[in-house]
Amino acid sequence: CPIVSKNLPLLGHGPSHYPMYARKDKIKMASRRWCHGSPDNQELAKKSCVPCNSKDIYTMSEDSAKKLLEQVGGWELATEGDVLKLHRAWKVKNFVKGLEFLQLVAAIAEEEGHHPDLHLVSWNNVKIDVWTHSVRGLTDNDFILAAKINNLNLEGLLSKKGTVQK
Ligand SMILES: C[C@H](O)[C@H](O)[C@H]1CNC2=NC(N)=NC(=O)C2=N1
Repeated sequence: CPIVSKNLPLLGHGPSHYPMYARKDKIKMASRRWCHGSPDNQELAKKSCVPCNSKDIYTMSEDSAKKLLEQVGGWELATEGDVLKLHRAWKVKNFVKGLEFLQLVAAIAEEEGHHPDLHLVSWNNVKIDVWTHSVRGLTDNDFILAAKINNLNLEGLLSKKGTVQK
């Protein structure tokens, strides 16, 4: 997040875990507008996915997944059959905005060579599941992808009303 230069003293983290820096006599709270995720999310988002057909890619345990989940705000663990997945849902303004959202996600997936399951249901509900198909479970790739999705600027796409349909 382009919050402040690195040489400003970090005064700690605010209520939402956003870094707070001294800036002359004012506390500069990291602007929500620029920093969609926590610092941990940012660390993950800087990484790149590895090829899913690599022989060195293995699924992680549910405990490891629960620990990593803390770094990708808004996502939750889901199990389908015996496959552990990451799941997140958003309510979008309308069907077309939902498609725009999916296009943004598709661009990340193509760049990373790692693809989520994308759903646009009841015209304004986007649901995304992320898992590594080649090993039928969760790997670091999935958390990297989730962190990058968290960093998308969804300004103008999300509905301001209504509850999210999980
Ligand atoms: C060769 C490589 O395994 C495939 O091209 C990629 C494509 N995208 C993928 N995406 C996900 N989520 N899991 C995979 O196993 C996967 N495999």
